[in-house]
Amino acid sequence: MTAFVSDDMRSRLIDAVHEAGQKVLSIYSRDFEVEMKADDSPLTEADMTAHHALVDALRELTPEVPVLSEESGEISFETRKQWDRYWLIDPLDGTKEFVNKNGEFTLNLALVEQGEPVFGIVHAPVLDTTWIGLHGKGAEKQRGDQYESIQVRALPEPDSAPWKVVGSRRHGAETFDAFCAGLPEHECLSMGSSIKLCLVAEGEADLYPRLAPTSEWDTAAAQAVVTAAGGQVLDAQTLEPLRCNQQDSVLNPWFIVCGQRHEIWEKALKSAISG
Ligand SMILES: Nc1ncnc2c1ncn2[C@@H]1O[C@H](COP(=O)(O)O)[C@@H](OP(=O)(O)O)[C@H]1O
Ligand SMILES: [Mg+2]
Repeated sequence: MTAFVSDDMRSRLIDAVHEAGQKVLSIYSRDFEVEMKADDSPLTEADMTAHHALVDALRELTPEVPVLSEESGEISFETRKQWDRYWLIDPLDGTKEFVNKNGEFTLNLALVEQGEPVFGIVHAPVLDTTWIGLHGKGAEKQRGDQYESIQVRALPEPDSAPWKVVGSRRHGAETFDAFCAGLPEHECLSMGSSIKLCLVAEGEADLYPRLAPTSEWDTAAAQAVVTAAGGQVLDAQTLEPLRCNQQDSVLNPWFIVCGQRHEIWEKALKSAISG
């Protein structure tokens, strides 16, 4: 358990993410410019507004803890590897969903300690939903002013009830289909952003295979929610938990999110990634 996040700090952090979410919503509800970044992904004023709101709040709350954001610009691994504890944020995950106005985008704030995401807040402002997880203290979902404790669901016996598999709307369709071909009876659901991991955390999905690229800021906050809810986010090759800040690159390996391990999906995964 991380003693660093007290109850008081936790509620201040949730307030800060909600405030940033309100700013994002006010941009969402009017016309906005869309720029293309060097990697051909979109950037809107909402990404930068949420970035500044979250970074300012964190600097005020914990001036001694470094912050890495998708929008901070590169920070060398020489510097980052000295960080035992840092905030990792994706101010707007699912920017394409934001641009397409389907509501499936999130603000993501994680605390990473020794490479492990130990605390996370994932906020979907249009859905008025927030998922929160703290290592050793469980996970919860907030909708409006209702809080409920969440956990992963038990994986049904094969073919006794469909396994629920969630995938990206836009990335990795071919490997996703190859994975699903090796499963017993199942249902598929498409979703944008880190909400996919949160669906596994709350037991609405059993598996989220991400057999396509992402970066550490896309997953760290939701990984903390999943693990606090009793699930796992595993490297698709090694089946070891994803860790942050272990190397120069901030790209994640391909991974799978699960409530429970099972030899059937592990075999389907091996076959899908070996092509
Ligand atoms: N080639 C690539 N390299 C790294 N990350 C990628 C990528 N293609 C997509 N992503 C990540 O996938 C996220 C969206 O996934 P999905 O479509 O499943 O919601 C994007 O988040 P952003 O919207 O924050 O840029 C982006 O970070
Ligand atoms: Mg992202």
